[in-house]
Amino acid sequence: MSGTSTGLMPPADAVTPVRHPEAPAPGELLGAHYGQCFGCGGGQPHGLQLEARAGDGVSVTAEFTVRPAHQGAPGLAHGGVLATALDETLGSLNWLLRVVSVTGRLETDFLLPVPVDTVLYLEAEVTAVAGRKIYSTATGRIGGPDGPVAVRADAVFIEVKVDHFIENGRPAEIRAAMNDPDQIRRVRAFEVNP
Ligand SMILES: CCCCCCCCCC(=O)SCCNC(=O)CCNC(=O)[C@H](O)C(C)(C)COP(=O)(O)OP(=O)(O)OC[C@H]1O[C@@H](n2cnc3c(N)ncnc32)[C@H](O)[C@@H]1OP(=O)(O)O
Repeated sequence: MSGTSTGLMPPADAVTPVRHPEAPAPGELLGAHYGQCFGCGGGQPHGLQLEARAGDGVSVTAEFTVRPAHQGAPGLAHGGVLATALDETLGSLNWLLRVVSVTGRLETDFLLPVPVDTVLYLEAEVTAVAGRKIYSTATGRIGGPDGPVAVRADAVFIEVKVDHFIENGRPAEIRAAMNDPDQIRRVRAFEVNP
């Protein structure tokens, strides 16, 4: 069953997540964290170009339209693409906590097939925080924001420093990102985190 793996269960000392006081207001479009991100970047023609908005508390909503480039079986979304949509939506929760974190574990349930041209309505929220571990959950609905759940996921994200990307990313892309004033502005949004 989903959500029951040991790695996805918050430990006894986990605390309730706290929305950062300078988090974007509910309803605010969060924008891409990186223009070349396959999940949210505008610079990836076949990417998901997922648009996420801040929700209440430590939550986000997002929409992603399945396009022909995202097929697995004829006329149906590839499961890995749907997992990417969930992962990206969960990653957007970083803006609400104002913490930089990366996916450590992502467990996905595929409940309904998702045809091409479908809009996937996603919601994600942080459920608990324990040290660097951020526990979260997400759903993707079809047919409307209140439609049936087609995919869902539980995840643990691990807080990292910005250096995680600088030390591990390919140098050419790191250099380009560090020369991009928009990218620097987005990263600085996290540096004010106490
Ligand atoms: C600027 C905004 C950027 C937003 C990006 C969002 C994009 C969308 C989300 C993604 O797709 S991110 C890309 C996919 N993920 C990765 O590339 C991560 C690759 N993995 C790593 O780099 C490291 O394994 C990781 C940073 C996650 C952890 O390595 P560390 O050496 O920093 O952690 P460490 O081993 O010290 O563990 C710290 C805690 O996390 C726990 N932990 C680590 N990996 C875990 C895991 N996989 N599952 C569950 N827990 C995990 C670990 O047990 C420990 O718990 P305790 O504090 O209780 O001891």
